[in-house]
Amino acid sequence: MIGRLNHVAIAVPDLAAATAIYRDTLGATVTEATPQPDHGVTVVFIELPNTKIELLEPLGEGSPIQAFLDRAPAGGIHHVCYEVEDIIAARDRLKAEGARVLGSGEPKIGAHGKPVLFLHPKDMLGTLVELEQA
Ligand SMILES: CC[C@@H](C(=O)O)C(=O)SCCNC(=O)CCNC(=O)[C@H](O)C(C)(C)COP(=O)(O)OP(=O)(O)OC[C@H]1O[C@@H](n2cnc3c(N)ncnc32)[C@H](O)[C@@H]1OP(=O)(O)O
Ligand SMILES: [Co+2]
Repeated sequence: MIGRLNHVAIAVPDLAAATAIYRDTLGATVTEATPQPDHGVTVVFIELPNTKIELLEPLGEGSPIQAFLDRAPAGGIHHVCYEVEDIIAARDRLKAEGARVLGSGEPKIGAHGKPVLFLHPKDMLGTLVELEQA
């Protein structure tokens, strides 16, 4: 069911400093910082030949990544994102398998303008999983 690895997300306390490490130290191509108020984060993508790294900084009150950063103040790998052809079919299959779909259970529009869903890390080997419709 899952297809390409779309991105690996890293939660960071300081997006500008994290972007500088990827751009200046590692020599990667980086995008502009983009606020995503519906998701409570500001995002920068690092464009690699075979996938992307998504840098996430908390935005506003109640950001879903704030508790993660409270536990890991220096930052760390927050989630992996896999592409699926049909996100509703994927959601329904995963729910039938017992996986918990976070939030309302309805897809939201993600950073690439496509529907996304999240699966509880306790059901996915301790890793938060995002699904994005390809
Ligand atoms: C920019 C848009 C989009 C895109 O297009 O790419 C994005 O990526 S948005 C990214 C941010 N949005 C989200 O993460 C939405 C989904 N996340 C959530 O709903 C919450 O973060 C969460 C997964 C429910 C966790 O909530 P939180 O309040 O931080 O923690 P809990 O206390 O409920 O945690 C329970 C349990 O799970 C462990 N945990 C939490 N987060 C992670 C994680 N990222 N990876 C692995 N494990 C995680 C946490 O440690 C707790 O464990 P125990 O202490 O053992 O119970
Ligand atoms: Co993501």
